[in-house]
Amino acid sequence: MQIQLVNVSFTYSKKKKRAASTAAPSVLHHINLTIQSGEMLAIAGKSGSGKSTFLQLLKGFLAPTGGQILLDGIDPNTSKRPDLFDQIGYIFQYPEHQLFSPTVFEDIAFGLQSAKLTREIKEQKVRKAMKAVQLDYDEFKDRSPFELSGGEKRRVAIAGAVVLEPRVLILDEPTAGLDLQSRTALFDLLHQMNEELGLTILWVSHQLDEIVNHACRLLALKKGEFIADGSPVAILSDPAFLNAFGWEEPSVLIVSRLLKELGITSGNDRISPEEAADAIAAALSLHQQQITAK
Ligand SMILES: Nc1ncnc2c1ncn2[C@@H]1O[C@H](COP(=O)(O)OP(=O)(O)OP(=O)(O)O)[C@@H](O)[C@H]1O
Repeated sequence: MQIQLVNVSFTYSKKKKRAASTAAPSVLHHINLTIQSGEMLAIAGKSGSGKSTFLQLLKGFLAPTGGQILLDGIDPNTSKRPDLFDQIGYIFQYPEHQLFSPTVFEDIAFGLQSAKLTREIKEQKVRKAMKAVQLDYDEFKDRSPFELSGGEKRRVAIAGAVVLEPRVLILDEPTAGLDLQSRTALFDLLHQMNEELGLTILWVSHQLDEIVNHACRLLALKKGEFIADGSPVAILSDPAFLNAFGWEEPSVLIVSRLLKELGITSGNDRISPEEAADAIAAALSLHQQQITAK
């Protein structure tokens, strides 16, 4: 699905009447951008910059107060095609807080209720969604979602969105509160769904290393405007950009720069500190052998 924003602005309406001179401030201003099918796109920006508001506009929870959002060229807000928003899955921050059914199966199947499917078809769909998030059907289907680990709960919540077969998945800080192992596992999963199901994946992140490692494109939001849009490596190694946000260079880029300065080419901007340590140790050992040979 192609998502296009044409001159999109958004202002939250105020309940109380306000004087003309104190009109509600605009949260997003004149945004123009296109998201192509299959992108892995991260959105970053300080607290209050408008990230969640932007995501909610894409999902149709909010409608633009100016401009248009087009899904495959159609404006769902004005064309009587709000069903187009159903093709976008939305995963809130800490989605496990919204799990409520007694079993994993019922939780994942919840969104299918209105479709009046047979038990058999429902089961097929739940199986497929659980496979996509790598939860074994027989092992987990009857378990209570409340007794799972944090990473497993999050997988159940993602399966609840995936079961509706969306073409786009939006996640608001998907790795918040997860340990390193669960974060890595979650991104393995997102990459797999991106590749195998062709899902477009958009997520909000405050983790710059995560963005460099996993996003193909970064949108950086400042006070309601996207001030950078492009390669995460290029954007996050630009000192002027980092200064403007008060951000530190991501450690993964520092490591790659250090290797280049030492003349150790890894051929990879996304090398981990552990891989870098191995590369440096190997280079030092080679250097030592050369000295001994002389
Ligand atoms: N329901 C609302 N009514 C009025 N103003 C709102 C509402 N929700 C958000 N805002 C305001 O809109 C601006 C953008 O908020 P938003 O939640 O989109 O930012 P954010 O970048 O997602 O922040 P965070 O990283 O803290 O979640 C903020 O100034 C916020 O106070």
